[in-house]
Amino acid sequence: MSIRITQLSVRDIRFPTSLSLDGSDAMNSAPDYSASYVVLHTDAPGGLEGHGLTFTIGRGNEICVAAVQSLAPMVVGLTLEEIVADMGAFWHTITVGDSQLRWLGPEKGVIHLATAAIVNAIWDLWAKNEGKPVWKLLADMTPEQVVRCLDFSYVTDVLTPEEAIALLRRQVPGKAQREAQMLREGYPGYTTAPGWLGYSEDKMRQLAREAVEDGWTHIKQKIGANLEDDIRRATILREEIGWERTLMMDANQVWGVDESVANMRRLAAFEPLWIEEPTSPDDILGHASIRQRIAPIGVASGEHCHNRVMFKQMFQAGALDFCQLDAARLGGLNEVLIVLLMAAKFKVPVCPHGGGVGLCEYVQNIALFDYIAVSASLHNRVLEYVDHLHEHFLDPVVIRRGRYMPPQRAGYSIEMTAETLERYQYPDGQVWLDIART
Ligand SMILES: C[C@H](O)[C@@H](O)[C@@H](O)[C@H](O)C(=O)O
Ligand SMILES: [Mg+2]
Repeated sequence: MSIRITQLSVRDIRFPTSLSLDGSDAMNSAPDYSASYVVLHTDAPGGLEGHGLTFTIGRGNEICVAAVQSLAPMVVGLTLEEIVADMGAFWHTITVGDSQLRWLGPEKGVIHLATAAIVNAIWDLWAKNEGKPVWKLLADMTPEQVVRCLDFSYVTDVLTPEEAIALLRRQVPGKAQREAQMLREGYPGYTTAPGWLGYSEDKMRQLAREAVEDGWTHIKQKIGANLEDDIRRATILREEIGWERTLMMDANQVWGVDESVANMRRLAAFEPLWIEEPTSPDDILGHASIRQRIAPIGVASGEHCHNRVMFKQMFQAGALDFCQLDAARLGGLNEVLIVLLMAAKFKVPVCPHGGGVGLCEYVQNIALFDYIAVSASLHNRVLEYVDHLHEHFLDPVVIRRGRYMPPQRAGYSIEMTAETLERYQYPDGQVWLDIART
């Protein structure tokens, strides 16, 4: 029986995280973790819905909501059956089918963020209809079925559909065993929870101590506002986590290329595994140059890498040691899958970005699929974890001793509770009305 998308609704959801400086970094000093939140309504009996969101950090979320509204006619009226029969073609149509909307990107910025929310809502709908979490829906597909979900435009010079099928076929034999291992042990994570730049040194020390007690082996520090502060804070973190655990650093794009090299030479004493986003996310050759000059410290980037073409060039230029793709910065899961495959081809480990509301919920599905069916490796792979706002989800992430336990509930793990959607709607939800009054 076919399931028709009868309506798309989108809401502006914001959490006042800037009040406690959760999520703060050198570039984003006071973010309000926010979501352009999409629901695809259907005519299926029982009220089957697809949910998806795009992450923003507050002001401007209304622009993203408006972009979703502009794209809505491209999905309303379609059936789930016809979309999933050729997901690659569907994805191509939603990104280039309306050239007037494409002009706003193309495939970048607000229009691409909006595309991601809708595309991910379709994956949620599909997975719910199949009764599986997204990682399992993907893991159960044949290589040919996965590749049918992909749009290879602009990347066939490095990855053809045939090569993608070959990459996936290579890993078919161990899939069942790796899935069982993940269900047993979970996927290794790292925490950014102690690292936010707006936290006092005392709070950071306390949270680092708790992270060690909770079993985390990898911890990320925000740096980049002031080098002497960075050194002092790194000293505290090393005191708390020791040298047997791993420290990563994230500058959130504040430096130039030479400045990145100079600053990381000072911070090298703390033996960071990587420096994340040292400079402009668009500076592919700049990343490559930094990487050459600061080895063995790795270069990580990707949370602002807006499409597969950028990632393709990052890989071609040898600019990345770690690929930090984002579930909703790329145009949804279809484009994420292409990047996973290119990363596998270039042998770059993927450590997806989790620092935002709902991103941990999304990316656990991606990392699990990557391990089970694409890279088949955990070497140098850790999945980011941030500890706030999970209580707003129906199926929040489950962490055990620093590892993500695979979600079991059907869908893309991204559905928020009805109460949250009411209370945090901006500007008229109760939470925002109360803040406006004070
Ligand atoms: C504003 C956000 O919290 C960022 O600081 C965050 O996404 C961060 O870059 C991360 O790597 O988690
Ligand atoms: Mg980051």
